[in-house]
Amino acid sequence: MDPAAIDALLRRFDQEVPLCRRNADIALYRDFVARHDQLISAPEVAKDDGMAIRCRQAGNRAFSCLQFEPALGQYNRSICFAEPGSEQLGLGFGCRSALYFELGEYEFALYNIELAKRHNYPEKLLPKLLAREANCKERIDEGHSKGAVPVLKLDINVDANRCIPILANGIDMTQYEDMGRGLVAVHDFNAGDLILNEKIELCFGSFERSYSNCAHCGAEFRSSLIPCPGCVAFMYCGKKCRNEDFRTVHRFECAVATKLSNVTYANMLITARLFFHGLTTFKDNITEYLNYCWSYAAIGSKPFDLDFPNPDPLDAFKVLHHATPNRNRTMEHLLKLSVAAFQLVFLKNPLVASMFYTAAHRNAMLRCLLLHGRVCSSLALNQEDDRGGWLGALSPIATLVNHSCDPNAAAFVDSGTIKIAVLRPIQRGDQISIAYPPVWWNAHDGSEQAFLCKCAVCGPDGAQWHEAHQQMSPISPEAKRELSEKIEEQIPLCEKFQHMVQILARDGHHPGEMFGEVVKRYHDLLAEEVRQRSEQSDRARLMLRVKGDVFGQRSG
Ligand SMILES: C[S@@+](CC[C@H](N)C(=O)[O-])C[C@H]1O[C@@H](n2cnc3c(N)ncnc32)[C@H](O)[C@@H]1O
Repeated sequence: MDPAAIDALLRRFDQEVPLCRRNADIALYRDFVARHDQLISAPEVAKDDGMAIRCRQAGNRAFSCLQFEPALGQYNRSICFAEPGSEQLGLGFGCRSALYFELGEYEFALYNIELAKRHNYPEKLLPKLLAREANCKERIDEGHSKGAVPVLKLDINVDANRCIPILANGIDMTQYEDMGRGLVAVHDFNAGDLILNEKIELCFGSFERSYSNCAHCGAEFRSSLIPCPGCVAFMYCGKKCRNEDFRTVHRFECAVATKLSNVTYANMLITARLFFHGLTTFKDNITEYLNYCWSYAAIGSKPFDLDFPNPDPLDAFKVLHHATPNRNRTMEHLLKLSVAAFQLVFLKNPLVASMFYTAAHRNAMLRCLLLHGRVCSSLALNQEDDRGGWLGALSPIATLVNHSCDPNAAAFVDSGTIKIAVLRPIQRGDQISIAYPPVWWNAHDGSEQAFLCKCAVCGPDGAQWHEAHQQMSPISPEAKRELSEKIEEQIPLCEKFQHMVQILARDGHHPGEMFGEVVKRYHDLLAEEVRQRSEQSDRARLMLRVKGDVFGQRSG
């Protein structure tokens, strides 16, 4: 994979195309990309046992130096590169089980032992694997599990909306003059309220996440990822996600996965994913689909009218398609180049080429891809991680939430869902806001975003916000006493910070520095709680598969 290919294409564009022709019609970009096919068209990297062995050996070296994260990454790569039916697959799973055993993750180790046994693990090494299996069971029996009791998933913890059970009651969609659609509170909410728990409609992680996240639900699920049998860049948390992804989108990507990774910036592939996801919802009827996309571009939609909790995929697609996107000049240039490169690459897939075989279809495909690119760069909720990867997710309600540098809520992508939790008290009439990149009160000129930020900190009323911030009075003695009592209390840390936010807010301490610090810490603790719960239910889920015949049906 060569992510530098798209950079080379951009540089060549700058050299060859005069500045004044930037943002010309997409046809110019298409012709430019076609002339420079050689810059981006690398041969497809196929499954390769030799590569699987090298990755596994690199994983073993990292493991022996106790570098578990890099070791896991290499083992996952090894599993993804192993040729179907080869013993390299079993060996990769076996190594992953050894790593989890070392980490005291006995359920994850057991699950990988099971995968190894089912995927040609070599006979001669089997006694070692079986000994590890016995050890895992013994450790679990001795009470060394990190927690595999099924946990209640974090869910709406206030009254739910009767028609939209994934959303709290008392939240409406409204139109804001300078931000477009947004969510507004119809009654008060408090810190700790979980107000949205929505299934992700579509997601894509950047290729840095290929070996750590499920390509379908986005869950960070490194313990049990299974490979796509056809390519070396997509892995899944189980057969269910793998099959669903292939049916809806991946059948278009699989044959050109390497080329796609060469032309994908950050999480931009979500653009093409939305296009092909839409095509699937239109049952592959190209003419109907292209006509629809074209006729209904940028028409306001009504996400609240969907039939929740499981809206019809076609209706959900239409809602996502009907957004009014941003038109940021710099982004538009990058988008046009990416979209033209995507089209060129996708048409190298015989399936796509045979479906879009007329010049008119191809032209309409290009323009629809651009349309979807604009929608995605406006709507997708992006989560960046400290390993340099990105995860972008789309769903009808969560993508309505606007950004603020002084957010009152936070969104968490969690195993195929987007959850929104309230960070500080929200009063009736307040807009519900999250921080897209985690910023806290650091007003900026909007340059980091595709739009000019008009939030309470940066927007036209910013002066008022800053004045209030400057003139914050000291914390009252009563609030001080309450805070110190709270600090002493023996309750979970996350709950403690939730109470502290409430005390400070009641004391009128927003937007004081201390308030900001406490909210930020509360946000981080909540994120950690979401992660831990997710891990615990993964353990429970995998144990169920190991124990029951469910294994044969649902896992790889
Ligand atoms: C995830 S969508 C939110 C829903 C969007 N308002 C709509 O009508 O579809 C993100 C887009 O909303 C707008 N937006 C969100 N927060 C904003 C802010 N603080 N200032 C200006 N525009 C904002 C931008 O156009 C941004 O690309």
